[in-house]
Amino acid sequence: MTNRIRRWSRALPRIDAATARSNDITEELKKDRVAIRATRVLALFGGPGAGRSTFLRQVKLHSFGYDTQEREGLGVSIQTSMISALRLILGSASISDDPAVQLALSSQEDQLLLVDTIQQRLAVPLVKQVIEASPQFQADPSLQYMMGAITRIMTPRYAPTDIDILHCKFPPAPPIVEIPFKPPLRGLIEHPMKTTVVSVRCGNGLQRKWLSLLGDAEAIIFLVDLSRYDQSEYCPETDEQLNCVRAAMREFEAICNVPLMRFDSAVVIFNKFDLFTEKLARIPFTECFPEYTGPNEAAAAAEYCTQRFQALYCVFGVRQRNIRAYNTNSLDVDQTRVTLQEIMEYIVRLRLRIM
Ligand SMILES: Nc1nc2c(ncn2[C@@H]2O[C@H](COP(=O)(O)OP(=O)(O)OP(=O)(O)O)[C@@H](O)[C@H]2O)c(=O)[nH]1
Ligand SMILES: [Mg+2]
Repeated sequence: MTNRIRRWSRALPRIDAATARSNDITEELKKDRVAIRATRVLALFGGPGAGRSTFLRQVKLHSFGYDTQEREGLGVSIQTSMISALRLILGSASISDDPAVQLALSSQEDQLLLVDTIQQRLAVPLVKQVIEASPQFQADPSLQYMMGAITRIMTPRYAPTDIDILHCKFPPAPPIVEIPFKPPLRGLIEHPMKTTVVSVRCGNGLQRKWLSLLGDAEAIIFLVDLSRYDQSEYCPETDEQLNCVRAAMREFEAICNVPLMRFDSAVVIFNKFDLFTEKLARIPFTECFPEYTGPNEAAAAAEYCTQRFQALYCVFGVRQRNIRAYNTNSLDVDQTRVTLQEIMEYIVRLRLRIM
């Protein structure tokens, strides 16, 4: 008996330490769980070029904004892409045999020399003419924008404006990006919580392997480039060329039907609405959607697309009702601010069940 007590009393400090460690771990787990629950995820999807990056920049502009250091970092990045664009244009267009230009082009280090030479010898309007005349370059509106602002952009310690950030080219982003978001809410009071937007590039079914990580996302925001209603893309799953908007519908349906994905709500954004409106005047909507019987007007055609998407929002074959659609031009700061507010109010009202 005495021996047993002695053994126990020797073991006690060890047991105490183990219990304390175990309690610590439990506390850490609790904290982690709270942290996980305290982060709301909005999953943003969009096919290549639909405008995810531009939309994400708007999300950042309208929540935490860009500080001076970030702007300077982006400035360097914009300058670098401008230099590569200039090299590409001058190299392939062979618009000048001027030895000074050739020298500046061949110099890898001296970027300012290149810009100076362009400004002095070639003059920016000439570069602009080349862009406008060459189909290879005119398809890139960000290049046109950067050329228009070349003098301002190529100054030392250049800090881009909000409009620059939206219009300029950056190095390609990885297929999945996460950014913190402070939702703009007017008058709606709710428990403050960290929100992040996770942006995933769709296409070729590849993104679906990310979906298991987004199983508890609160809402899906699905970006569609509506201005591509007259174009088609290759669809590897069925080995066919498919109209881009129809391909987006198919992708949306597939994502909503992935097991484990349980969004409370879905938001479809018809992006590049400005380009869509412009194009409709040249190419009637019925040319690509013969089943459409409404007028050839942007709002009516978008409403028709909304109905098509609404019909596709099903889970286990059951139609879901919490879906809204918005028409946007992601390059327009004021319009996107309002759209973001409306989207977040919609999502939060659903969450608080005050619809
Ligand atoms: N006119 C117009 N242009 C837009 C709009 N949204 C995006 N763009 C332009 O479309 C191009 C592609 O936009 P991004 O935001 O880079 O598209 P993305 O989806 O991130 O593309 P990837 O990352 O390459 O898949 C850029 O030149 C944008 O400036 C819009 O609403 N209207
Ligand atoms: Mg992008």
